[in-house]
Amino acid sequence: MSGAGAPTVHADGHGLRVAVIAARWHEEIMGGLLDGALTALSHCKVEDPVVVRVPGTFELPVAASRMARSGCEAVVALGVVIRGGTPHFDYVCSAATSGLTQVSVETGVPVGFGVLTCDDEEQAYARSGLPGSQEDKGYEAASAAVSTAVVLRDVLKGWA
Ligand SMILES: Nc1c(NC[C@H](O)[C@H](O)[C@H](O)CO)[nH]c(=O)[nH]c1=O
Ligand SMILES: CC(=O)[C@@H](O)COP(=O)(O)O
Repeated sequence: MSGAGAPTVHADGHGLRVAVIAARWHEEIMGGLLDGALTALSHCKVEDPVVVRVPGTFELPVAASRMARSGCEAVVALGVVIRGGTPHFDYVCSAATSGLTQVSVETGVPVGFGVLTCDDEEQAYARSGLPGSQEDKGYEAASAAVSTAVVLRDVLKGWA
């Protein structure tokens, strides 16, 4: 299941080294995102993806950076950020988004953006891939990361 408009591409990721970085906040919804991402990786024939758990979404970029700089060819970043009563939500989301973008651009390693930035639990659940949800952002993020890595690998083959 993917979101409205999301492409359903199953690139051949056989032999690709992939890491899934997953935060721990909102564990039920995180479980749905992680299941979705691992299902997508299986559909893309990725063997033995590495799963790295970090405390929160704010910690995703540093873990993504280390994995991308240690030989990973694609990274999937998963988190759930739900707005509270202060501007903290904005800072966590902004830091994670800019940090993950920086990792992908600086390393050339695709980073699938599987971070839910929601106003409430209902919005997050609807995008979790859990039973009754409408979208599976974990699946989408993993599929996008692998597809990008594969297309770049194929296009650049023999260029180096
Ligand atoms: N409120 C949420 C957080 N906050 C924690 C931060 O991500 C970070 O771990 C902390 O500031 C220590 O550095 N994290 C989430 O993933 N989701 C939230 O809703
Ligand atoms: C996104 C958050 O960090 C959030 O859970 C914090 O809640 P609050 O803004 O009420 O401290």
